[in-house]
This record gives sequence, C-alpha cells and structure tokens, in this order.
Amino acid sequence: YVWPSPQLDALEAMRWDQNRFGIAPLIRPCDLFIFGPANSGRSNAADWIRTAYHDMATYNITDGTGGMDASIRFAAEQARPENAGDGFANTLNVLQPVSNRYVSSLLTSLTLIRIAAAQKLPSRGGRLDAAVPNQPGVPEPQEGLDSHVASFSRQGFTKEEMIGLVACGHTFGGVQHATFPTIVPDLHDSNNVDSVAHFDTTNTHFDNNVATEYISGTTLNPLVVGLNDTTNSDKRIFGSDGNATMEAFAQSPDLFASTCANLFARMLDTVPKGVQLTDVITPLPVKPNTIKLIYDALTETIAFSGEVRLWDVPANLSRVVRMLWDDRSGSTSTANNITLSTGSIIPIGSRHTATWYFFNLFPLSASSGVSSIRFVVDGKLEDQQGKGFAVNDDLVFANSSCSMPADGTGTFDVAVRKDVAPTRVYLEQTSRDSTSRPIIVEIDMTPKPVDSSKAYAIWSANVSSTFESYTIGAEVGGVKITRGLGMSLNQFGECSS
Ligand code: HEM
Repeated sequence: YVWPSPQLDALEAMRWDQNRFGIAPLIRPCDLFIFGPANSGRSNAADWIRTAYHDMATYNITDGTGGMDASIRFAAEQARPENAGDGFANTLNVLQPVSNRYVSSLLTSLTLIRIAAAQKLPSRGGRLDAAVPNQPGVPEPQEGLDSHVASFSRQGFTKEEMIGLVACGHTFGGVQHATFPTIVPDLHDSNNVDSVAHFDTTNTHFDNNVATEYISGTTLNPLVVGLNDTTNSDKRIFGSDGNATMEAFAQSPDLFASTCANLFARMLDTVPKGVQLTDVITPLPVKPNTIKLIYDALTETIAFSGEVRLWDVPANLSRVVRMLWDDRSGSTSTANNITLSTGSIIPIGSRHTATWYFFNLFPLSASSGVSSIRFVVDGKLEDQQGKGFAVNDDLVFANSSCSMPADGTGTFDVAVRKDVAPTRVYLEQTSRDSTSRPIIVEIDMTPKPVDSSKAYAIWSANVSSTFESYTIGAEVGGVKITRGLGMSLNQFGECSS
C-alpha cells in the first residue's frame, strides 16, 4: 500500500512492529500468564487462541452471520455453557484497551496466532467489532462426531479440515479442572496449581507433538484419554478418518505447520457477510512514522519532526540516511535535505529487524510548508516508486496550545492554512460506545480573529484533560478529514494566565 494510510499504517505496525507497538510483552515468554501465578499451568497464548476460535465458531456459511467480529466480548456470549471459563474475559481485558478506531478488539489476538503459529501467515485487516452478540454455535466435548462434523461444516470447514483445526488449536493449553471438573480431576501438582490437563507435553509451543503423542499412544490429552468417554471429542475427531490426518501430522512437522498456517488464516478471515478485508499487509520497506508538524505564529514557522523505519536492512552503523522534502508548491530546493540521526535497531522476533532514524523539530517557513518527503538510503532514492511520502500541512497543532496544571484543563489551538476554508474544525477524541466499540467524539473549535499577515488562522477549544490525546478533524467541502499525530496538552507549555 501507499503510505500514508492511517488504518493500514496502524495495522502494519500492530502486525509487524510488535516490539514497538503493542503486544510482544504479553506473549513472551511463551508461557506467560498475567492473570495468575507462574505455576498456574495456564498461558495467555492458549487463552487468546481459544478466544479467537470461539469468536469465529458462531459463523454460519449459509447466511454469512457470525464469525470473527469480537462478539465474544459480550457477557451474554461468555455466559453460555459453550464458552465456559474465564479465558475470554481475561483475553478481552488485555486486548480491548489496545483496540482503537483502526484496530478491532480481537485483532491483537489474531496477531498473536500469526506470530505463534506461522510468521508467514498472510495478514489482513478490516474486521469490525459486532454491535450485538452472535447466535450460539461453539462445539462442546460431550457432542457426538456427527454433530461436530455438522458444526464445522456450518463454520465452513470439511471433516478433514476439522481434524486439522482441532489439532492445530489443541497444541496449546489444555482443559482446566475448575471449568471442566468432570473431565479433569484436581491434579495436586504444585507446578500446575490450576490443574490444567495439557493437550500435549509442549503446551506453550506450536509443534506437532499433539499428533506424535497421539499416534505413539503416549498422549495425555484429556479429550482423548479422559476417563469419561462421552467427553473424548478429540479422540472421535482425530480418529474419524482412520487417523490418516494425524499420522501425516506426526510424520511431518512441516506439513503440520503449513496446514495450521492455512487453517488459522481461514479461521481468522472468516468474517460476517459484508465485511471487506484488506489486501494482505506486508511490512513497508521504508516507513515514515510519528510525523509531527507544530505551527509557531510568532516566528511564522512550522517545527517538523519524525522518524523513518527501514525494514530488514543489515546492521550498518555507517549507513547514511538523508531526507529530502518538497515545499507546498512542490518544488525541491537543494537546501531541503537533512541527514537523519543514527538509527536504533530493534529485533522483531528472530526473523526481522526494524532500524529507526530520527529527525528533530527543525523550523520550516510557514509560507512554504511541506507537501512530500523522500529518503536517500546509502545513495539510493526511496520515494514509493516516484509517489513520494505525502505530508499534510493544511491543519496542524499550534504551539500556543497550553495547559493549566493547577486544574488539569487547557486550550488547544489548531492552525488552519488560509487556503483551506473548512466549515468546521474539531478535536477528535477516542471514546467507547455502550458496547465498548471505539468511537470518535468531536469537540468543536471556534475560529479566532484572523491576522492577515499570517499564513495560518487559529481555531481554539478548551478541554478538561491535559493527558487525553486528540487528533484534528475538519469538514472541508462537505468531506470529513482527519489530521495529525494524536497529541495531548501536556506536550505543550503552561498557559500564561
Ligand atoms: C470439537 C471442537 C472442539 C472442542 C469440543 C473443544 C473443547 C475444548 C475444551 C473443553 C477445552 C478446555 C477449556 C478450558 O478448560 O478452559 C479446550 C481448550 C482449548 N481449545 Fe478447544 N475445542 C475444540 C476445537 C478447538 C479449535 C478448533 C481450536 C483452535 C483452532 C481450539 C483451541 C483451544 C485452545 C487453545 C485451548 C486451550 C485453552 C487454555 O488452555 O486456556 N479448540 N477446547
């Protein structure tokens, strides 16, 4: 995709740049469980994967209802017997706060699956959080094989795919005594105080041991060798094709990994009818980030700062990264270039690196502004195949914005370029609706008297929090536009009176 695209930029960062933008600390080490002691026997990873499946399993391929839409966040869904346990509430407690106008509540859980299961799994965005709970439909262990086959068929999976998906899910975690006391007894194990009977011996890792142990007859999977045969659903499912699929998985870790990557991708992309997923999101080789423009009316300048990420470039301390920019008229003066500060290298798992270069607050003439930037990396031009990286200087925060620490309030000033003529300018604040979906609340701004000697006019609004982050919104020619990096008042000075 072409940068900038606020939604794809956010999804790309969440998917690929986990160390900087999100959830890596919640899944490393693999057995991390933040809702209980280290010896609980449980893990965040297992909870999140089960959550993703239970969210999807309501899908009805006939009418396109249900599917991946974060409806599992509704208490009414979590209260159903098919959703026994606190794993869903735990998952949502962690992931919902990370969601925003561009990233749905369950996206991070999906991201985790992609990271855990197969880095190469294609990743798409565009899922939407449901407004109401879905119909029930998650399979339960006491059901017979025919019922499970019918259930997976309704979800869009064949019998063979059912065997695969269950094996791929059940390489993580296990069955808890507290939730399923008739399947798992109290284990009286000080290394597993929640008495979780794990599906395989490597329950926090993605590997084919669920299959090798099943085929070799050493499995302790409680849904295969449980004392009550009625709830041995994995035994019935795994054996339903004469063990052909499980044999093949046991013989080939690669086949297991690639099959699971496919099936997980299918599971994650099973969305309600009408939801349009994006193209596969791949990491941008060169990605500007945190581009910040701040107008100063006293000096008629714009302070300009930001950073750029180079993806998967070799470590090289002597690399020279320069930035060139076009002013608003599109012309590039040879003076419009700067060498960026030496990068910091952030490993992304064991497979990728992100190397960051920075530029800091240098003033541009407000009458010339900036329209586009490009980079030169060790002499090679990086400009999105000639398109450049567009930068908007039409609506920017003004440094006359100020806070009053005494009462935690303050004033935002937004500078509006005089040729723009918006009918409305407002601050955008992210809030939640009654079902916890992110929504944007608009705080109207009022124009100040115009100073004809300046390139920008100022619009103002008082806000009651110096910590809340706002972006800029405006209506121009009947169209709503969003601008700016989110900023809070405590990033500006104190008000003088
Ligand atoms: C017939 C189909 C299935 C049945 C009857 C079934 C049943 C169960 C049961 C009873 C548990 C124990 C939950 C607990 O104690 O908290 C469980 C755990 C789990 N299931 Fe399934 N499951 C099925 C399919 C799947 C699929 C398709 C996936 C994923 C693709 C999946 C992923 C998981 C995971 C990751 C756990 C471990 C949760 C944890 O340890 O916290 N399951 N399953």
